[in-house]
Amino acid sequence: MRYNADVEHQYLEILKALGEDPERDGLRDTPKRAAAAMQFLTSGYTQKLEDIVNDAIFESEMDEMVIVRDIEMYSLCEHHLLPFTGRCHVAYLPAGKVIGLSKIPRIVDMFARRLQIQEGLTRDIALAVEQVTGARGVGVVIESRHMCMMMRGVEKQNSSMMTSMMLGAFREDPRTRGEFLNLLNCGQR
Ligand SMILES: Nc1nc2c(ncn2[C@@H]2O[C@H](COP(=O)(O)OP(=O)(O)OP(=O)(O)O)[C@@H](O)[C@H]2O)c(=O)[nH]1
Ligand SMILES: [Zn+2]
Repeated sequence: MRYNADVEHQYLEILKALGEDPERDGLRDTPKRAAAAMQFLTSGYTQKLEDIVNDAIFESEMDEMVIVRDIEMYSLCEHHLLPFTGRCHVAYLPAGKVIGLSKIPRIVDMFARRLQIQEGLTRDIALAVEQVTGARGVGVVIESRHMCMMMRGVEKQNSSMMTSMMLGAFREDPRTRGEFLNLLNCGQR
């Protein structure tokens, strides 16, 4: 279990400040566990795009739209440090190169495991896919539910947030964007 001792110490202080007894049985290892969990949930800060992609970029004549849909996503909002979770859909129009299929969810995870707002996450994923594939266009849509809006605050259980980022042909050509959004709707369960 990898964790940062400073973070462990701060969690101990938080438990005390909340009026808990950090020495009681159930809590004794909690600062350590929480620090390790937080380290994992923010591990995207220490990852590099080139390591994630690992040269899995292949030359290809294929120039039709590629979509990877329903990538499950778990992140933390930077305002409350509470989870937001949902699905991410990524599409691109290859320009001589395609990317290894698994690398797209890996890119999503790398950015999701940082603190941010959903809009920034959507943008970061789109820019990264554009950068590594040199695609003619990239489209990213994220649908997710924010615990900070459900468990606390305004306490709305049924609303979800949708964000999109369209680059290149997805931004300039309404037919390309329409094809992407139509294909997403077709596949809705
Ligand atoms: N745009 C955007 N807002 C977010 C995201 N995650 C959380 N928020 C919002 O960030 C805002 C922070 O507002 P504040 O008024 O500073 O904080 P707050 O008093 O805790 O707000 P409430 O959640 O309304 O109780 C809230 O409206 C949250 O719903 C996100 O990914 N994108
Ligand atoms: Zn929040």
